[in-house]
Amino acid sequence: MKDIIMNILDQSIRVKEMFIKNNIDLIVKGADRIVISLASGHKLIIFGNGGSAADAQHIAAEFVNRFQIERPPLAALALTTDTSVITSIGNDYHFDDIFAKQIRALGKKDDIAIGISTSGNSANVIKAMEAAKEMGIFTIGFTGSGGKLAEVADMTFSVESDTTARIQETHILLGHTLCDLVDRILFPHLMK
Ligand SMILES: O=C(CO)[C@@H](O)[C@H](O)[C@H](O)[C@H](O)COP(=O)(O)O
Ligand SMILES: [Zn+2]
Repeated sequence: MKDIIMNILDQSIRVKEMFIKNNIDLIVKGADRIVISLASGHKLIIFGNGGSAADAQHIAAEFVNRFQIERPPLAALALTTDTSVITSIGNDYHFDDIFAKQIRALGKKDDIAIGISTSGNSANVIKAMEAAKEMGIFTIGFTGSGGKLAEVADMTFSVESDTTARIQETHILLGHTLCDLVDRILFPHLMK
């Protein structure tokens, strides 16, 4: 058991380290792009399934409430929280439409849509990204090493791993890193 735990830790560290080293410039670009949207009165819309639904909510909460400094709230919304909306779309139309329909209802040109899918193939995430692009919303994909999401998104963060859990752990590191950078760019005077 101890070997298994140490092996999980080693894998998690290795995947994260490789991701950050290979994507450091892209992460800065992603933070700059988010800053442009937020500073011009637009918002982040975040969505995914299962663990990635939790990640979407976690990241949205960091922006809306606060991250590591005291600063004004920032506009972010997870599309995974309203069970009435999700069940009615899933029940009356199709589960593949649960995010796309919310994007059409709530999204505005120049918002940012962040779709999270470790396989890169969840149809509801892909459909929402396509709907967002049609509306002039900038799309960012958090994904693994394969799948369609990378082909659809304007900007893609791909984690090189074939283990869903390791990919998710890296996505949350990415989400926290983006929050940290956005705070530093928007509120340099509030940084300690
Ligand atoms: O958290 C986990 C696995 O670690 C699961 O809940 C996982 O998120 C679900 O199976 C998702 O439906 C997988 O979707 P995706 O990441 O391939 O888009
Ligand atoms: Zn998980």
